[in-house]
Amino acid sequence: MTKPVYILNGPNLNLLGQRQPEIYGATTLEDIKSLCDNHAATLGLEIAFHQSNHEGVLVDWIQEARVKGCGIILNAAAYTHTSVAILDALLASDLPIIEVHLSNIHQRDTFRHHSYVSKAAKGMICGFGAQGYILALDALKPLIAPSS
Ligand SMILES: O=C(O)[C@@H]1C=C(O)[C@@H](O)[C@H](O)C1
Repeated sequence: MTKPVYILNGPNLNLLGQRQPEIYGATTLEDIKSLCDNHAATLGLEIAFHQSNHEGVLVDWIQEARVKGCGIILNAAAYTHTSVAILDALLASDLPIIEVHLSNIHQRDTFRHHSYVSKAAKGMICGFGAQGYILALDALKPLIAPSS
């Protein structure tokens, strides 16, 4: 039984498709999950896909991934720019971590240019919308320990 890739999504991403589609796209989170499921299967990977509006719930999933997962793909959404708690949970893990953002955060408000998550991530993919999650799976695959 291979351990899954934890794909974790932060606050307001449950509103994708309705929320500022000019910035975040028209693809719903449910559709993104389906895209990830299908692409992960082509890579021989399974996923555990979650979303929460609550910082501590995201911390709990990161801690769960540390034991039960083989890697983390994280779009922490607004918590990207504020959460030391999420950063500390990521730093407590030895798993490979890929940071994802639907939008290009470096083209946006200045407060969105800083990411705490980046201090723990192998790399970041931003600005490619839903495709960013597919790119993150491709980037993560070679980083996953063979024993996972
Ligand atoms: O582009 C994204 O996926 C990120 C999503 C959010 O909800 C914002 O708070 C971030 O600043 C950007």
